[in-house]
Amino acid sequence: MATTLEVKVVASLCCVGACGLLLYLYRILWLVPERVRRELRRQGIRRPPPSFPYGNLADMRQAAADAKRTLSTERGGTGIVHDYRPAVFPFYEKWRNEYGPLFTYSVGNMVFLHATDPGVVRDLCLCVSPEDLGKSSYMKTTHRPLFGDGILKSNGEAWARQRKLIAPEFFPDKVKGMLDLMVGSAQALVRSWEESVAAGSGGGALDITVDDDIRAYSADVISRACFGSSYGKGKRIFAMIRELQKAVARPNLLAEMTGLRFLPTRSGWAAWRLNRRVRRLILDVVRESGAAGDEDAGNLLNAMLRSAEAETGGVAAAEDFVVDNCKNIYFAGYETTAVTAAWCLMLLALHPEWQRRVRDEAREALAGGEPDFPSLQKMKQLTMVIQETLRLYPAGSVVSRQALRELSLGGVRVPGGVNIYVPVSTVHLDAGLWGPGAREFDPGRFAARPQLHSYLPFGAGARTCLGQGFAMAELKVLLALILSSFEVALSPAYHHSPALRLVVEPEHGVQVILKSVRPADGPT
Ligand code: HEM
Repeated sequence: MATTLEVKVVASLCCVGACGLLLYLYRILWLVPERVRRELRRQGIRRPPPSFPYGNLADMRQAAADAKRTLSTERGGTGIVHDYRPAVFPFYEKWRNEYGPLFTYSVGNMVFLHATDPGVVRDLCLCVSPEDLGKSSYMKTTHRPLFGDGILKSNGEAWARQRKLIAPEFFPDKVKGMLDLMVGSAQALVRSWEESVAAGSGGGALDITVDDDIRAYSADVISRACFGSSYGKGKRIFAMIRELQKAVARPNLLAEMTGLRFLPTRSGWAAWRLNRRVRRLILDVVRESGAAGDEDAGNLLNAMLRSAEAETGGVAAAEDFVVDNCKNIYFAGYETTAVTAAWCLMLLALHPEWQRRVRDEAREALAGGEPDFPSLQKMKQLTMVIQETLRLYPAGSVVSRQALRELSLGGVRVPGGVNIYVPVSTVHLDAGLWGPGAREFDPGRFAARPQLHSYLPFGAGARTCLGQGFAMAELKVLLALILSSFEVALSPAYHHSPALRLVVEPEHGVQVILKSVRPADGPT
């Protein structure tokens, strides 16, 4: 009798628990996002109708599949169309045409405000309060092993403290101190290409896919900057971070929607194990180089460790800070710079007149020597070419934010929790901001400074890229040395197909024909 009663009580409790859980899930998966969507709709902001529980995910997948089927490579006057949005972001294109420059859509229970409206973008650029705006939390749970609590994804006070500690390491005088390591890495790349040209059977010309070599350059530079003379070990660490990146590439939607980050999955388990190894290796290298004395104490990670220890007073917290930010800086600086250099070579191959100008300018500035700070400053045309490359092929395809509390942007009342996505390529190709030639390559437009909110390759406002001075120096060193040594033409094998991976990159690589043009006494 007592046993039956106990069973009934337990069964009733289970029923109540199950109902409670269902109600809770219904609330967070539907009621809360629906309230936010209604609030935005009341202000006239339209949206594609979401379905339960995945929002507009199915529409996005369908649009991407349709685009893949219908859009084989478009070829225009020059054979290459720079506007890649129909291929890469077909769903944004469809919705923007239907609903205008401001609309909302949903992925699961996460509501996104897609904004190219100039007023909203301007206010987003001007908002510097870390309590109002932070980084979007979309994918934060999935990507946790990769970014931890580092600068890229943290918000509020935690972000402000990290920014204060890391920013001085990228001040111009620090970047000046890193020029030699950039020059050394770029010279090694140029030398290897020269040897290949000389050894090849192409009569002084070499048909080459540049991407892997440029990635190796970018990895080399960032590894030397982070790890000093232990950069060889650093490269192994970075190879493992790349593995980690692959392990967390697929969104764990259930975890994103419920916030439960300890849901067991096979990829989550693999990422957790890799992450432990990466942490151990980073700390080993940092400790070794710290113990090795002056020569190594000059590297970025040691400098960050020292300032974190001074700030927090705790070794464990400082170690977490260095490990997370080592992964963050690698992620932020490696692929972005490499892909920009590859697109830049593609564009210069396509525009020989600009290539000639940049080569002449580089040769004059270098005067037979190696790149240094004053000579890089003289290369104004090269700066404009890189700026134009970043306008047409911005490595960061969206500036993403989250309203951390209700706030007003461009007259729109944005409820707390909404993710705000500004598609950078749409802003960069807006004829209203850039004129009728917005879709053409014309570096000359950067002779004048663009308006703040019309040019966002390094993001916006308080969260703007910390490494932009470093990246510009790295790109200028590489391109000045390549162009001083080679004439670059597009190979007939090049197939223009920008594709979204981590950044928008050339799907099949950039194939060019290199011809040696270095005068006998030029720099190596
Ligand atoms: C062409 C190369 C690069 C591009 C296009 C680029 C672009 C960006 C973008 C779009 C952001 C986000 C800004 C925002 O949300 O407003 C960002 C953030 C960041 N970048 Fe870069 N980046 C490049 C190279 C680098 C390099 C070489 C480093 C370091 C070595 C670096 C370090 C960072 C850091 C630390 C942040 C986070 C800033 C924060 O949240 O406070 N970046 N970058």
